[in-house]
Amino acid sequence: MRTSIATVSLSGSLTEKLAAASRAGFDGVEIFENDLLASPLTPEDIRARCADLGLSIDLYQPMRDIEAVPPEEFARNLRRARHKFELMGRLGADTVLVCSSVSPLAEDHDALAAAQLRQLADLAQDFGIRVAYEALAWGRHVNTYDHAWRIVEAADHPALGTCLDSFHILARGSDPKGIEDIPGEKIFFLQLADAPLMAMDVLQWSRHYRCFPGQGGLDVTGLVRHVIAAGYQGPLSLEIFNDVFRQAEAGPTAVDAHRSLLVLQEAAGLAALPEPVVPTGAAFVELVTADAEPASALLGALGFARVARHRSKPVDLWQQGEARVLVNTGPAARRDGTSLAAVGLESPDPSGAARRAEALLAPVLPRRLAPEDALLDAVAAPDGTELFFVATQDAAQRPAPPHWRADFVDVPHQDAAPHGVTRIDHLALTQPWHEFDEAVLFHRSVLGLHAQDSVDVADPYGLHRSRAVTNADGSVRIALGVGPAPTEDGARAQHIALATDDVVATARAFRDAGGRLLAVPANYYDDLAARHEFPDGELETYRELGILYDRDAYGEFRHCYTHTVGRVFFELAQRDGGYRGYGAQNAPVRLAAQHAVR
Ligand SMILES: O=C(O)c1ccc(O)c(O)c1
Ligand SMILES: [Mg+2]
Repeated sequence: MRTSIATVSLSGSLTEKLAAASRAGFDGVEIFENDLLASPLTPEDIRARCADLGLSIDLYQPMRDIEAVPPEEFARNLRRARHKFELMGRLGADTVLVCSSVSPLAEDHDALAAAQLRQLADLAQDFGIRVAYEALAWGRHVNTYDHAWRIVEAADHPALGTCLDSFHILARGSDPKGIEDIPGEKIFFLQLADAPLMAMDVLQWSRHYRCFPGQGGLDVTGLVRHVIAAGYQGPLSLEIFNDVFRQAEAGPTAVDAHRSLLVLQEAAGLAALPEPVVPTGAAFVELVTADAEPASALLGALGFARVARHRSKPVDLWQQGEARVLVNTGPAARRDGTSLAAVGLESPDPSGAARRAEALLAPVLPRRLAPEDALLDAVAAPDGTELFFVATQDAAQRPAPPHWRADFVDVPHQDAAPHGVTRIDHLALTQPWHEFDEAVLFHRSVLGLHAQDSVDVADPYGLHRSRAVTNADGSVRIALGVGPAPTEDGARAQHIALATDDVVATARAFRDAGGRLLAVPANYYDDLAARHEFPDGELETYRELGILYDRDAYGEFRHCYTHTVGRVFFELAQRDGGYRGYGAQNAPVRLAAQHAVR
C-alpha cells in the first residue's frame, strides 16, 4: 500500500522533513499546519518541492474546534475554512483533517455537529476538497471512532468521511472490530501510531509518547486488518508525536518509520518480504582498537589464546571454547579506545538474512575484503554495529558459502590452560539515547529475534533501560540498553558476557592471571544473605571475587565483571537450570561499582 508520514513525526525544518521522508521511501506526507506556517517556502514552493521528491501531499491538518458550536462561531469557522481550502488548492492537497472539538463552546449535540460538518463539506466540495473527521481520544463530546462515524453517516455528504487514528482508538480501549461496519470509501484516511502501555492522561500520552508501529504495546496490526477488511484503499500514514523523535535526526528516524510500516504490512498480510533467517549462534565479536595491548592483556587473563591471524588484515582471532573475539587494529580502529564494532552471527542462510535486512532498509556494508577472502554478508545495525551473517559450520559443509574461519591462518600459540569459558552467553550493547526503540524493532524484524519485556535499572546518575532480544534456544542473546548522560563516554558501554559452567573457578583463574575483577560492596552480600540461604563459605567466596547472584523461576545466575578497556568490559556468567534473565536485579550495584572505579 502507499505509505505516508505526518511532518510532525520528524525533526527539523519542513524542507528537511520532506527530504528525509522521500529518501526513506515514503510515497506521501501529511503536512502539519505548524510546519507550513514556520516555513519560508510558499505553498507553491512546497508543492513543487514535494513533486520533485516524489511525494504526494495526502493530508493537510489539523482544523480544530469546528463543529457543534453556536451559529456565529460556526460562521467564523467557515470563514477560516475557506482560507484553508484556498491554501490547500495552492498546495495541491485534497484532503483536510478536522479533529473533534475540544472547545468549551461545543455542545453535546450530534445533529448540530452533523449539520455543520455537512455545511463544511459543501464548501470543501466547491474547492475539490474532502473533509476527514477524526475523533480525538480527549474530544469534548466526540472521542470514539464509532461516535465520529455516526455523525459522518448522519451528515451524509460525499465530501465528508472519517479519519481513523489507531492511537485514539486503541488508547481508549475501543473494540476495532466495529471498523468493519464502516464502508471503506467513507474511511477517508488512516493514521497509524503505537505507544508503550502507560497509565496516564491520554492527551499527554498521545502528545509525547507515540511511537512507530511495533515499538509500543498497541495492536496496530490487528486494527489495520479491520480497516483493510472494511475496504479502505488510502495510504498507511504515520502520525507520531514523540519527544525523542522531535530531537533526533530526521533521516534515520524516517528510515526507522518506513521500516515499521514494512514490518506492519508483512504482519497484516499486505506485503511479502524475504523470510526472516533467525541467527543460530554468535560466531564471533570483533573489537576495534588503535592499540591492541589492553584488549589482548584482558583476553589473555580471561584464558583466551591468540590462535590465528587474518591473512590480509591486522586482525587477530582469540578463542576459548566456542567463544571467539577478533581484535582489529586496522583502519577501522576508532579513536575512542577499544570498542565492539562487529558481531558475527551464525546463520543457516547468510545471503537470505542479508536480503531480508536489505528489504528492511538496513544499510548493506561494503565487504572490504581481499579478493581471496570469503564474501561475507554484512549490514549495519542502527548504532553502527556491523552484523556479519556467517555460515554455520553445518552450512559450510554444503557447497554453499565459504566459511569465515578460512580467512584466518593459524599462528603458533601456547595452549594456555583455558579458564572454563565455553561460549558467548550474551552481548549488551548500549544504544545512542534516541535509537533505543529503533534498535529493538530492528533486531526483532531484521533478525527475527524475540523481544523480552523492557526493564528499568537505577544507575547512580540516571535510569538505564534494557530490553533483551533472543532467539528461541537462547544461543543468541543481545541486551539492548539505553543509559543516562548521553554525552558521557561511559554511557555507551558495551559488554560481552562469557558463559562458564563454574564462575568461581573462571573468576579465580582470571584474577590469578593478573585480571582485575569489579569489586562489589559488602552491603550487597549482607542483603544477599538476608534474601537467600547459601552453603557455608559460599557468600565469602562471592564477596572475595565480586560475584553477583540472582535466581528466577527457572534457575540461578552467578556473574562477575572485569575492568573496562575503552568502552568494553567482559562479564563471566554461569546459568544453571534454565535461568532466563541477565541479572537485572544486580545491575544497579554493578553500575554504581563501575562509576566508582571510573
Ligand atoms: O494532539 C492533537 O491535537 C492531534 C491533532 C491531530 C491529530 O490527527 C491527532 O491525532 C492529534
Ligand atoms: Mg490523528
